[in-house]
Amino acid sequence: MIEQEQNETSDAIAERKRTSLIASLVTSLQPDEQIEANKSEEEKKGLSRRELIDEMLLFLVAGFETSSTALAWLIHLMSKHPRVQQKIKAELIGDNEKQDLSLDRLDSLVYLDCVIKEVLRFCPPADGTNRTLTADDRLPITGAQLYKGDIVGIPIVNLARDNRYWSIDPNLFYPERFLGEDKDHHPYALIPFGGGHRQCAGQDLARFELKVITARLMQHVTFGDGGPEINAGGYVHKLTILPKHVGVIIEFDQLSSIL
Ligand code: HEM
Repeated sequence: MIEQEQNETSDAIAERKRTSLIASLVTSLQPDEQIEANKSEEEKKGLSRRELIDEMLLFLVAGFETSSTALAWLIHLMSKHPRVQQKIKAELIGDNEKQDLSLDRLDSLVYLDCVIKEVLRFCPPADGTNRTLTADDRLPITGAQLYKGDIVGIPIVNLARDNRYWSIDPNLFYPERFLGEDKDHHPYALIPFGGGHRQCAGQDLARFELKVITARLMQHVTFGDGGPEINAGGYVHKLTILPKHVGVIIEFDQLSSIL
């Protein structure tokens, strides 16, 4: 893939850079790795071929498991909240008889945005992230001393469920919160994609994927609760935080529209 990008014409490269992450990274390849390798870390410019391959592998690992986990939670939560499913369906039908999903149409689905946000708040696929201090520091309120090299954990899931930052009970799954009382929540209370300049590089793609997939699913199927045992929820901590017991009944709404 790297060679394919390098063989493009300069016009094509300029164009592809705007839409392809890999094409964009390829333009950052070091012209002479040997020269860069002899420089200090601060002086080095661009990416070595090895670093570029590592980045590409990271996109696969960071991009696949997280998005599929979010989708699994979404399906489980929908099966537990038929009212929410009905509201998504009503918004999708609107005055849109052809049921098209153009970009404009997707943009207009405000309630669906709230649902996706609420799924990522209620059950974030990544429960936390961390940062390594580059200098000694103190916590502002407690004055606790921190040292260069310390690793600080940032508990994404705890922030999203902390009563201090939410007007409506954070232990409730309630997408409407983002249209009302919790519209202006603290920006760092909801960071399913992390924050700062090392935040998730694929978050726009992830939100878009989740929105398109959910809209398509909701146009055709309804998820029913498979019962207290097989659809009990709970979670397992693997690469991401996955739902443990998901067992839903899939009912096709309009068989004729998909045949
Ligand atoms: C629902 C889906 C996703 C979730 C919840 C998620 C979550 C996260 C989180 C929490 C981080 C750490 C951010 C930080 O420490 O501030 C991260 C980093 C990252 N994610 Fe995602 N992610 C998702 C989808 C994706 C996708 C689709 C891609 C790429 C195609 C991707 C690529 C990356 C990369 C490359 C990083 C590392 C960024 C860096 O260190 O500079 N992620 N993600």
